[in-house]
Amino acid sequence: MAKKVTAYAPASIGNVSLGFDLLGAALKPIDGHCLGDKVEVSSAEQFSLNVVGRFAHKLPADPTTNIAAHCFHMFSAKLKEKGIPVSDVAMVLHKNLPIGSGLGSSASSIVAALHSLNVFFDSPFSQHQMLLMMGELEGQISGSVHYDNVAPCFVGGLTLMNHHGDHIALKLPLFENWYWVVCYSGISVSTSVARDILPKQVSIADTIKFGQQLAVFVDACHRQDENLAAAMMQDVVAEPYRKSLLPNFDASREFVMQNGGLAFGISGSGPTVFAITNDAQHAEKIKDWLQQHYIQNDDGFSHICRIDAQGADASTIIA
Ligand SMILES: Nc1ncnc2c1ncn2[C@@H]1O[C@H](COP(=O)(O)OP(=O)(O)O)[C@@H](O)[C@H]1O
Ligand SMILES: N[C@@H](CCOP(=O)(O)O)C(=O)O
Repeated sequence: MAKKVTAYAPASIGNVSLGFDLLGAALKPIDGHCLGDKVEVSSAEQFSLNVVGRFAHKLPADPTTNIAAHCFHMFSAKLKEKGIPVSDVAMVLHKNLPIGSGLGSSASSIVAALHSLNVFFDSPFSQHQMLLMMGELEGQISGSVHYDNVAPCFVGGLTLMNHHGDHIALKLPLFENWYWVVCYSGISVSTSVARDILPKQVSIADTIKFGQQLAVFVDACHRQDENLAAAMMQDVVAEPYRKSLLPNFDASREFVMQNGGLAFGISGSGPTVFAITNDAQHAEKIKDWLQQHYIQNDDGFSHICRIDAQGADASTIIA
């Protein structure tokens, strides 16, 4: 009997403005659009990776450089360490997210690949072990380990990273009435380049502001004080340096904040931006405006989303 596992992993917003490398959110478009990569895994005599989908052509043609192939090799090595025999598989990556978009594109491939492999091999690794592998693979791409895309993508929700103990991803209470409008401009910004342009030191004033904002935001989430939570969403670490890479960023913020927006910022390292509003009509108006004024080419798009509380999802077919 042949077994095939398919895993889906949603797009995500890294940083969420106020939590550089520490806060992330998984996204689910309200119109049912599939905003995330998928990976299929089935048995094979020899390992192979086939890449298909809207953004497949933007990846290097050599599949051995694809992070999904690195996932298989890391997964196999860790299984061997456990003394579990590893068989080869055929993988198909549906590359639905644009590369260098700020939507956690590499994280989505990593999570879909590792989740499909784990389910295919009957879940030998715990959620914690999986997250450690995901963080390490993400670090291979961006130059340093950060979990703010892989964690929400895998476990869902609005997640705060914790480097103490076995719970890397702490799920925060959500504002269920918030719409998250995301707009990808169509250009590519490399995460590792966008990290390299940041200063290596942060001033005492910014350190105090960063700590205060994150602490007050978490408290406001628990007390469901949406105005206070939104007021904390200001980026003192990355946005001042990264926004120069994003044409029309300031004009977009101005429009959003004058048209029902509660907050506006860069998604991950950009160029995608996000706006939060609690009103459906304002969400539509913001999406339309960003589509007309922020998008630069035919690759761009905009979606109104809710937070994806579930995260990665897998299904198995045995035929
Ligand atoms: N499956 C994959 N998905 C996305 N990027 C990949 C993948 N495999 C390899 N890469 C490479 O990783 C880098 C991703 O760049 P990055 O700026 O981190 O993208 P993103 O921020 O969208 O995750 C690119 O050089 C890309 O060619
Ligand atoms: N915390 C990271 C997030 C990068 O997200 P991506 O979607 O741009 O890969 C950073 O800001 O560098």
